[in-house]
Amino acid sequence: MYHLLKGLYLYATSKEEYSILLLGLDNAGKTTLLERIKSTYTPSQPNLKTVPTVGQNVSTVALPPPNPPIYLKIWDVGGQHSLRGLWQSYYTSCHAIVFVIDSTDIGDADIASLSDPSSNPSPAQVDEQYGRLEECRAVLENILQHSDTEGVPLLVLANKQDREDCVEVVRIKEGLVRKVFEGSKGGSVRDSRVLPCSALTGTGVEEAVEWLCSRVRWNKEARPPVMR
Ligand SMILES: Nc1nc2c(ncn2[C@@H]2O[C@H](COP(=O)(O)OP(=O)(O)OP(=O)(O)O)[C@@H](O)[C@H]2O)c(=O)[nH]1
Ligand SMILES: [Mg+2]
Repeated sequence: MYHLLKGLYLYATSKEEYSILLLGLDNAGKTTLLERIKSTYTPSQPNLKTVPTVGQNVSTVALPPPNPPIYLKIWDVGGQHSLRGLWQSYYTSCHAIVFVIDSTDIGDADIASLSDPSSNPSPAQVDEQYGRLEECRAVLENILQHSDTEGVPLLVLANKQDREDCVEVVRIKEGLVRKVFEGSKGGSVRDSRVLPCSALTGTGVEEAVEWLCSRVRWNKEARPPVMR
């Protein structure tokens, strides 16, 4: 009887926990985003003076009502080139991936123009014209094509929208994300969304978290939550 009651009590009081993986090039704004999410859902001051992440940061936030009573365990991993090989070890246990893009460092966000044979720009011109667009495309494609991310919901965040020199979210969606998805078999079989945000000011962060909550719950038969 004791064990039955204890089991019922644990069942009634436990909450679902989902792991969210923040990925993206170095300097995209992942750690800033993690700080912003923490301060949005827990009474704390965000530490917005970030340094490049070597390794990982992790925080768990409980979403308050009217959100569903769940925990999000958010993993922020370093985006520097030498650290990207570690990302795949997080894929099997994550419930959603957030790919953060620096919207000021991807030129005009049109990957079709990268392969235009009529232009033959010098490396300096490439940097100026396209920023890190090609690198961003290749890294996103790599994530989508990895077998361990199959079916995992993907949120692409066009970050740094507070800056005047940012590219609009619609251009990032049409010129970059849609085209990467079209060229990758992993794109069509998952929930995905492209949203604008500023991790620095907080604009768009709640919308992003709400989308994540709804999608991980939708996908819970394929990737069940941990009960806590
Ligand atoms: N203007 C603006 N700056 C931002 C925003 N988000 C991040 N930054 C700045 O971008 C720089 C890099 O931010 P981080 O959060 O450290 O970037 P990261 O993706 O964690 O980088 P790694 O740890 O190297 O992978 C910092 O100077 C941030 O203040 C934003 O929304 N707007
Ligand atoms: Mg970081």
